[in-house]
Amino acid sequence: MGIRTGEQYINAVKSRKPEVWLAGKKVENVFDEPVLRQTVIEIAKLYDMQHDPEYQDKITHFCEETGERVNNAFLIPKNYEDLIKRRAAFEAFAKATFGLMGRSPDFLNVVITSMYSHSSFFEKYNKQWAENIRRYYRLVRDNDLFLTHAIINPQNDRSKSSHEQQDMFTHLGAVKETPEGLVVRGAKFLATLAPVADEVIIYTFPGYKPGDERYALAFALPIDTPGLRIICREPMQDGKRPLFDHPLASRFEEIDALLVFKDVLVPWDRVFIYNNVEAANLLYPKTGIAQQPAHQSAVRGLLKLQFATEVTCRLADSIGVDVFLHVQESLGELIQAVESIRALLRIAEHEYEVTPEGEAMPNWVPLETIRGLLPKMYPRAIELMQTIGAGGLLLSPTGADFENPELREDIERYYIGRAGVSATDRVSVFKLAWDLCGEAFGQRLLQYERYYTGDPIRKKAIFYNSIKRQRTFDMVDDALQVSKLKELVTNK
Ligand SMILES: Cc1cc2nc3c(=O)[nH]c(=O)nc-3n(C[C@H](O)[C@H](O)[C@H](O)COP(=O)(O)OP(=O)(O)OC[C@H]3O[C@@H](n4cnc5c(N)ncnc54)[C@H](O)[C@@H]3O)c2cc1C
Ligand SMILES: Nc1c(O)cccc1C(=O)O
Repeated sequence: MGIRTGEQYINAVKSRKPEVWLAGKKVENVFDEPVLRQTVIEIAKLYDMQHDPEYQDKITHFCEETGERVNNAFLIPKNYEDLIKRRAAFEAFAKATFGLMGRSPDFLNVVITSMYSHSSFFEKYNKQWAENIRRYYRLVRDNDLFLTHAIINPQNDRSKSSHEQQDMFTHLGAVKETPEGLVVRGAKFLATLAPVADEVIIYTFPGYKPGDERYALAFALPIDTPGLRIICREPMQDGKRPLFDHPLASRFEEIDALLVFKDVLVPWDRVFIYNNVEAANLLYPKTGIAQQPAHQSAVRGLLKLQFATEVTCRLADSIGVDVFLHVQESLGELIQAVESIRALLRIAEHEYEVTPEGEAMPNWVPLETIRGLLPKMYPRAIELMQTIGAGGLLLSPTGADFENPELREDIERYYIGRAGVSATDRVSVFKLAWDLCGEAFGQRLLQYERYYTGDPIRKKAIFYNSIKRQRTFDMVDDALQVSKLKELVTNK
């Protein structure tokens, strides 16, 4: 089949009945649920872009194996040109969502592609696992599937490993083997967009200890597999808030969920890792999934930071506060933050690395630097937006106020901006800003940037330790050498 249309994706959503719980109620039909409907529509638009002549050649290519058109996220990059083709696909999806949907389909499609291209990793442990991942990649690519993932154990007692938790099956683990497959029980989090995905993939982040064998698992299942329960977090909107009042929250709600597996059967051909702590711990660092999806995250994160910056600049301009020196300094800081990330991304692509198998990956050091900086730069952008918008952020009238003839004159007069900025223009920009920096929707976006890639503190420590292994900090010796020479000269 190759690239799907938005309609095909929506039909797939309509055709199944995953067990989704939202605000204490079971969702009968995902597409008819107001909280989820617009999310499905926004994702459908991304699928439609693949058929749009404006984008098609930029974001898709013909698969060598099948001859069908597939998204560039399924490309195994071999050189700089391939990385740029892939970036074009990430960029198109990120622009369409202002970088606000981190888990758009391209993210996990890159993860699966990278696991496929590193199938030798799985082969080392079990031939069947390698075959399974290869078949699964083809299934996802050829049907253009949309995946959610849950790779973290629920936050119960982080001071203990999985097998030391109070209940043996709080963390998702294998219960028993059957001729048909593996029966799994317990919970995993934090599956963004789970209710609207086609499939779920479960895998592991490093940190498993001896004794954790039953939890050392990777597998994939259709999202409506019996026994899989999806418990959504409290939604950030009710699906009824007008576009004018919540231009972002009404469109880009990326619902997150806890996944509970109630003795779910995973067929053997869907198992990628089982009962192997070493494989579970090495999956992330050794299959390119720490590096290849980070390319998507960097492109998307750059767009999101740029969007927050543009909103803040426009906000400041709309009320004339950008004549003040400290506001200019703040806006300059934001633009420089965007440029720093853009430069790092370009370096990551230009100075790409090639694996022994010939796969190109963006350079890890600048890529990881982006992952280290964005969790600080994005919250800073939001803080500056709050500071510059100040009290006005809280005081926007609603679209209904605008429409009421009794109020209209007052609103046009008292919400007007600087010369040339009408009340509608000013309030519209403030509403964009409020969705980003005031609403619960915006707080989630901020928390996403802090944590989507794991704990930023431990990530940075891993980064330092890795750099320490690679570099010898020779300039220090050079400098000491010079001063030693000087010493020798002066002592003569
Ligand atoms: C909006 C959002 C969407 C997300 N989407 C997804 C998704 O789709 N799929 C997915 O799998 N995950 C997703 N994540 C989860 C993300 O991977 C985790 O949030 C991240 O890995 C951090 O884990 P945690 O939240 O359990 O925090 P914890 O690991 O519990 O950390 C909590 C605090 O304790 C400290 N801490 C905990 N353990 C240790 C330790 N061993 N050593 C030192 N300090 C420690 C941390 O520094 C931190 O301050 C998402 C997260 C967010 C916020
Ligand atoms: N956050 C990630 C994830 O959820 C899966 C794969 C990779 C990452 C990452 O950012 O490194």
